[in-house]
Amino acid sequence: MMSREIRIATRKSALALWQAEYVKARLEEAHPGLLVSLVPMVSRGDKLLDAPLAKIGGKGLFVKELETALLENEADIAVHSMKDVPMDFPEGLGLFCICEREDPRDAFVSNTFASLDDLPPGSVVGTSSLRRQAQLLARRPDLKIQFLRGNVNTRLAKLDAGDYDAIILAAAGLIRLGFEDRIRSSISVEHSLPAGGQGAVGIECRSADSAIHALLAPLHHRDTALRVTAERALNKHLNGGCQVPIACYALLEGEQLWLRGLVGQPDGGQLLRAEGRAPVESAEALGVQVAEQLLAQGAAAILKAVYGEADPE
Ligand SMILES: NCc1[nH]cc(CCC(=O)O)c1CC(=O)O
Repeated sequence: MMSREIRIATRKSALALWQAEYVKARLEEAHPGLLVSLVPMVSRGDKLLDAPLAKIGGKGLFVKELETALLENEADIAVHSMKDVPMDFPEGLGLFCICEREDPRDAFVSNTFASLDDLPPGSVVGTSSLRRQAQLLARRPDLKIQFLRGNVNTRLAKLDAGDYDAIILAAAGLIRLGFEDRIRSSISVEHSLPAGGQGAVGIECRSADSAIHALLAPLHHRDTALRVTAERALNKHLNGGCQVPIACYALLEGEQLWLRGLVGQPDGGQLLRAEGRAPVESAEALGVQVAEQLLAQGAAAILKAVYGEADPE
């Protein structure tokens, strides 16, 4: 028997609400007559918007409250940015749908300059992502990286207030919120390898809720799911939390996955890179294999130094 109603747990940020509305619209389109409602809630990550993520520590900063709502049957599905979803799920919950990926790249946003290469020496760039910082500084050691957190709208407002010469954001968030015209240039994945899952929206629900799984099936995008599976396996093998200098990006070449991974020192002094190819059936093994190559080059020491500075709980 099909459920007749689906309640979507979502954070209240503009991007989270956009993604929840997107899933709602797609569910209604796939299942005429289905009732879909939103259950907005505040996550711990949202309450701590002023602290550097690496210092807050703790995985799943943006998803725990939503998962509690699922477990207590106050909502049926939770919509997440895959980039923010931890590797492991609480007992009874799982990820049952990954939607088609938006542009996975990082975007260069500035009111003055057209691209990274245009920035004069010593320019101030806003980002709080160690992954972006490491790759930026490796290419441009002269740049000054300045702390920047908050929702997409807040970050754009801080740029407009004149605090930065440029900021780096995920292209996907800007595009979804209608700010595509703020992107001065998209940074190639060769220059800024994205975070695992960047640009993809995933749906979590109760593992036993087969009626909900059936309703979600039309929203699932196989190619995106295979790519994100390989990326997440790499993150998991490196024990990557939500804020570490780890990047990974998978592409499909026919029925073969090509996965690139990177671990960088936050100051850009060292960037470790590895890559591999495997048939789609081996997506997870590929993630582990590329992670192993990074470990063999010394990734553990870099990550340990970063975790050592963090102050979880
Ligand atoms: N960490 C916050 C976050 N989570 C997902 C996105 C962008 C959208 C996406 O990657 O799907 C962002 C903002 C950003 O990194 O600029």
